[in-house]
Amino acid sequence: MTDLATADGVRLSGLKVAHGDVVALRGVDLTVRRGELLVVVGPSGAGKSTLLRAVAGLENPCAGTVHFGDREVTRVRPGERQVAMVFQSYALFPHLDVAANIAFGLRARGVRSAEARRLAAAAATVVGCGHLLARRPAQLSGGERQRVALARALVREPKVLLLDEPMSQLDPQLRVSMRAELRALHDRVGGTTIHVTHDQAEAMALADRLAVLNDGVVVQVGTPTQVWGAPATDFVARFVGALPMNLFPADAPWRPAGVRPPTGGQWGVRAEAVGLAPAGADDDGQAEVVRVEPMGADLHVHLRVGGNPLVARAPAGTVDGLTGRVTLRVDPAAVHLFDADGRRLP
Ligand SMILES: Nc1ncnc2c1ncn2[C@@H]1O[C@H](COP(=O)(O)OP(=O)(O)OP(=O)(O)O)[C@@H](O)[C@H]1O
Repeated sequence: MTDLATADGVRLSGLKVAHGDVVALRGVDLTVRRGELLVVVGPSGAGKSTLLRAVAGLENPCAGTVHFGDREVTRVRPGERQVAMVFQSYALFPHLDVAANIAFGLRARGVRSAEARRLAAAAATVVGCGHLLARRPAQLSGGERQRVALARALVREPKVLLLDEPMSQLDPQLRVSMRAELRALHDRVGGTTIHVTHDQAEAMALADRLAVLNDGVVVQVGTPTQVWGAPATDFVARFVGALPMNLFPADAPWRPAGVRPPTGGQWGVRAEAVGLAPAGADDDGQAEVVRVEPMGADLHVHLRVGGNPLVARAPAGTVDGLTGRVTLRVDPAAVHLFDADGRRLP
């Protein structure tokens, strides 16, 4: 299995990739540390798959470089990069059994049949599908197929493991348990992993660090806590988190006392930091409850204040019976400020 002795860090510098007229990556700078699990998030079309494919050697960059450790691999062919990629579709061979699917890449590299089967069985055991070696893909559940695809990637002892939405086909409960297993597997085998996902909870739960990609550019890199707690731009503030940050233009009719957004800029507050209380007679922080969504442990309370929408997140039971008008309580220390270009102010 991959371990830190063989894993490489990855460094992308000024990487540009175009698909014909469409520029998918516009100068990406990104360092993935050796042994790190980095999760790439971003909206559809941001360039996430293109970034993974460029690391794998499946794209031909028009500018910039890719390094694995100290070695530049920008023009190195995919087969010589020692990367393994798990695709959304898993891309298993339907006519081969699990053992042969996992061993396929080894056989293609000239590893003898008995040795390839032994290594395949060992990799299958690591990801928890050692009992499925004789089955065909059609006889496996979605979660089992995902394990086989992972085993097939790991058996090649990649220097870098690339995961392109590997859990998107699983149902929500299975995703939660598989993501915990994936994290445990990463911690056990080490290795450098770049994981792409659309799932915010998966990204936050799995990542050592998050990289937020928008329109072909990395806009922020940091731990999930850093990115959620101090988004670098208004885009990141809206994009990262189970709920988008509430953002208001600087000239919105209401803002918490003491908050001074820059001209043309915005102020923002997370739904978790909006407190609700029964409406007081002379309170200027009055909002109208539009809709309450019960989410189990939490409530999402949709409001309007001074014509602007706002969502508050409150533990179930704490705001029962709140309808009509309520008073907002926002601690100025929980307010984020963004300038007219959307950049965070300290
Ligand atoms: N083979 C291709 N030919 C032309 N344009 C492409 C090709 N592949 C990707 N693109 C374009 O490049 C941009 C980035 O695509 P990419 O698949 O990397 O985005 P993504 O962030 O992975 O999106 P998604 O989350 O929807 O999978 C998009 O505008 C897409 O339409």
